[in-house]
Amino acid sequence: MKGNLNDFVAKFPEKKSYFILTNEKVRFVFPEPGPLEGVKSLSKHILKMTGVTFQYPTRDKPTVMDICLEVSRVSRVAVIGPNGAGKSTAIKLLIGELTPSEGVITKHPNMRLAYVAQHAFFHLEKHLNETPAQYIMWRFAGNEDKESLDLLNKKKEVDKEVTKYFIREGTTLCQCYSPAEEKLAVEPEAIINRHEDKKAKTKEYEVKWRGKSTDCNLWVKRDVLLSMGAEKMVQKFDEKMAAEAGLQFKPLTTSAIEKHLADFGIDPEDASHTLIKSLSGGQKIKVVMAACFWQNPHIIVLDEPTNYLDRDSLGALVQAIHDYKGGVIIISHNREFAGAVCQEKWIMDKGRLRREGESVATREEEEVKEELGDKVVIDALGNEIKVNKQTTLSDKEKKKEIKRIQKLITDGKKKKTISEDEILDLELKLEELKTAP
Ligand SMILES: Nc1ncnc2c1ncn2[C@@H]1O[C@H](COP(=O)(O)OP(=O)(O)OP(=O)(O)O)[C@@H](O)[C@H]1O
Repeated sequence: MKGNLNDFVAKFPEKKSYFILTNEKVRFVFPEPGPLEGVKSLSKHILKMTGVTFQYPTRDKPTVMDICLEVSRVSRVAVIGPNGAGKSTAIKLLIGELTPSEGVITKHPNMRLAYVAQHAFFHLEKHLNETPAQYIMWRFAGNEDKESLDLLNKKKEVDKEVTKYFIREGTTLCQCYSPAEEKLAVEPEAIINRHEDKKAKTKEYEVKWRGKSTDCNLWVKRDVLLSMGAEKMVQKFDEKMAAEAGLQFKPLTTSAIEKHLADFGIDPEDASHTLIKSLSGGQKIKVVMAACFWQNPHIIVLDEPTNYLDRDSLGALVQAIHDYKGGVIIISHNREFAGAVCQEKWIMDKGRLRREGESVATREEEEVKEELGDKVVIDALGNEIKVNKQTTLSDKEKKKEIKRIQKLITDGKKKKTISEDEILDLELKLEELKTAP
């Protein structure tokens, strides 16, 4: 139906979503994310927040509190709420720009996420004298997203206690238990490769050690590497591998970039011959969106995408989101737009999140459930594995809980009763316990 959306809404109030139809001169085509290794079902949650609280260092109380949410590749979520409610803060935590003061964020290691920030033009500020094609060429050279790496580098490392390891007889990595062993402790310098240890259902990374030749490289399990304090290195390598997987059939050439930009309404003439500084506000947003989609993301987060887009482009955006084969999270004050594309609403109010509307993801496969108080992970055999919610534990209780979770992981891997996601959840919980003050 063409015409005014409000008329349509008034005419068909029972409809859950509406399309703002475009004159079809403007059309956006979002690229297909392609498969995600190890996750067949599109409705499986691949990004999760559990009990996340965050306080800015300059504030005397938390800005967001106890947030729990999940995202899958079929999610269509609108984040709404008054100014200052904490929407952008919650999203910055979700994408990893901020680190939670409490709680856990779990992300599938091969997932690609794109974020179009509210003030999206900042992406282009340093590239005004380049063409859109040159900007994309620069940003993704070497199969890495320079802006995402920037984000990772800006992320403040929380001081964490690291576990020290030394290499025994040149082949075995062992935890240090004595000052003599600590003197031999090794430090990861770089990750060279990654493979899946199918039996143990975890990833292993080939590590080059600082001050040692490549002959001393060893394959190290993900949880061990994380406990050594190499979280950023692991995340960076995972992102690189995920990016490479998404770009297998997409060369970084002028013609491929022109085609990609055309899918976002930038014609080849503007793509290769117009400087970014000469583009209109609407065109700049399209360039930023196109760039964010270059790596074929599985999840996209759009913070106030409607600014600068005219009505036809908005209609095209609604249609493209509808057709997109990945998950979408939108922060928008534009209720008409948000209502047209999202069935699920995350309502932020004074730092707390409430859900409304129907989640597109069916929960049938969801084996991880949350209960008030304690967290319960259901293993593949339907057994409940209780993970105590983080409360203030005494040192003795903490040690006991660490031992219990370590056993759950070891037994689960051995008996193959828990999935990789659940292992990741437990490992994160372990990390949290080990680093808690
Ligand atoms: N870097 C920061 N340091 C301290 N306080 C901050 C910082 N960034 C945001 N805040 C505060 O956190 C609160 C929530 O801000 P946030 O931007 O998350 O809200 P929002 O719901 O996205 O608002 P809006 O709709 O206006 O974009 C506000 O009171 C804001 O002033």
